This record gives sequence, structure tokens and C-alpha cells, in this order.
Amino acid sequence: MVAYDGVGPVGRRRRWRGRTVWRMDPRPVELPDSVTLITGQGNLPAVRVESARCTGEVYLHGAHVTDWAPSGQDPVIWLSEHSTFVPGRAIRGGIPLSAPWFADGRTGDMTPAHGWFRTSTWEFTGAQDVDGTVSLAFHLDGADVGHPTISADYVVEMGEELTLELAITTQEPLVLENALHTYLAVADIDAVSVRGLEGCHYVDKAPGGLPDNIQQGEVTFAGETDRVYTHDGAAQVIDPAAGRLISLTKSGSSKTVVWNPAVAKSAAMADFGDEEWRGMMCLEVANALDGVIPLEAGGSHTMRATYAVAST
Ligand SMILES: O=P(O)(O)OC[C@H]1O[C@H](O)[C@H](O)[C@@H](O)[C@@H]1O
Repeated sequence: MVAYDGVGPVGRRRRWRGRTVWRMDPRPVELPDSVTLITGQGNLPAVRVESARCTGEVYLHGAHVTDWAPSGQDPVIWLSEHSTFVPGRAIRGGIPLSAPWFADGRTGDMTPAHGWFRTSTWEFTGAQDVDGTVSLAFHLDGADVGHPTISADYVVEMGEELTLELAITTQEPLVLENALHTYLAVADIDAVSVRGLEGCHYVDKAPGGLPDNIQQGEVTFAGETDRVYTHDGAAQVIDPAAGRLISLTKSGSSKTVVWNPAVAKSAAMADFGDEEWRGMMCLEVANALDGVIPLEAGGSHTMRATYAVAST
């Protein structure tokens, strides 16, 4: 980690004389002592949090959370050792923001995968620390990246819990899809189970999967798992090998996605280690498939998720 020296880029990129440059924020963000601007991997700017209650990190590239751990806990957010940190490419792991479409979209032909939010550079607009709980605010102006009708605000609040709030506004009618594509660190995926999805309908997107299924009992992982559940409630990841439980509560989301790539898909991804699937899983808060959000011109949508950890 390199401390930010006030000289490198903070803010958003723009074109100037045919080159991509960084716009320095004319109103510098006042930072509490627990928040530092750093030059992260790939020389990308990031916000580092070391507070009385947690440590964490968010890259401006994608407003991408790459770390969160409450004091005394191992990292809760998983990040691939093989991730690239390159403008235009998504970070592998952490919490990618998927929008304005999810995966390849409801029409199945949208690119880039998961939309352009996660590969755009966001502005860091504010930070505060209240008794060790740190709030970081980010803004994305679609006009900066060729999408002038869409803007977004994202607040990441980290302390003993992690709360994410993504608000998206559109100036023209939009069928919105989105996700907080959270990668969670687990000790042994073979022993992990997910509670709270019992009885929910799901689309199974894994090879050979059927479009409508009903979850029987807890979710366990016996191969590639890629499921979009119709579910607006809470869920818990039970990780016996780590002796902990990760809980999720949410609002503004009608789908919960459970993903683990297992052997073949891991091998096919260049930015994902062949064995890394054993130590991660995604529990994503989403609106997708038949759960898209139709917005009128001037409309907005807010989605919120809270992750918390407890020992078992
Ligand atoms: O490789 P990515 O574009 O980051 O997508 C990773 C995964 O995201 C979601 O969980 C989708 O349901 C999966 O189908 C996809 O493989």
C-alpha cells in the first residue's frame, strides 16, 4: 500500500488534447483520520479505511469495494489474487456494481457483461467517521462515460456491519437491472450452506440448469452454482470451517443470486485462480430477469444491502 501524496489522480478522467487525464476535484474531500487516499494496485486511486471498528478499501474504478473486515475478524470480502487492476476491466472479487444491466441483460446480448458501472471511474464525494463507522460517498455521472441520461450515487458505510446503498436516476425511460455482486470469503465451500432461500423459485444458469426450480432446504455447493432466486428477504451464509455466519438483509431487490464457478469455469477465467473457488462464493443483491425495474424519465431506484458477521 502506498500513501497518497496529493499529487496522483483523484476524481474522474476526461479527455484533453486527445489524451485521457484525471480531473482533480476542485472541492477536495475533507477526510477523517480513519480515511486515507492511496494509490492502489495498478496505480489506481483508492480509499483506505482503518477505523476503530473496521478496515476496508474502495477503488474509484467501479466504486469497487475490495476489502472489509470488522476489527478482530478475517476479511469478509474476497478478492482474487489474479485480478487485474486496469481501466476498462472489472476487478475480480470485491463488490462489483452491476448496472444498468445484469450479466448479459434480459435480452441476452448486452455487453460489456454486467454493464458499465463497474468499469467506470467514480468521483469520491465525501467521507465521515461517526464513532468508528465510516461512510464513503461516490458519484457517477453517466455523461462522463457516454451515457448522459444516467447518474448514480453510492454510499458505502463500513463499521461492524457493511451497508451499501446504490441510487440510480435516469432522464429517459429505462428498464433497469442491477446487482451488488458481493464476493464473500469462506474457509471451505464444500462445507458452506446458505439459509433463507428455502422454498424460493430460482433460475438455474449453470450448464444443464432448468429455468424454474424450487429450493429444497439450504443451498449447498456440489459443482458450478449460478442461481437467480426470487427472494426479497434475508439470507445467511453458514461457514463452519471458519466458525462464522455472514448475514444479509436488503431492500429494493427482488432477486438474490448465489454463484460459485467450481472447477471448469474457474479454469476458463483468466483473472481467477484454478483453486480459488474453494474459498469464495457470491451472495448478490439484484434486480434481473423477470425482476427488472421499469423507470420513467426522471425516475430513480434505490437498492440497499447490509452484510454482518457473527461467530458460530
Ligand atoms: O465474469 P463476470 O462477468 O464477472 O460474471 C460472474 C458471474 O456473475 C453472476 O453471478 C452471474 O450470474 C454469472 O453467470 C457470472 O458468471
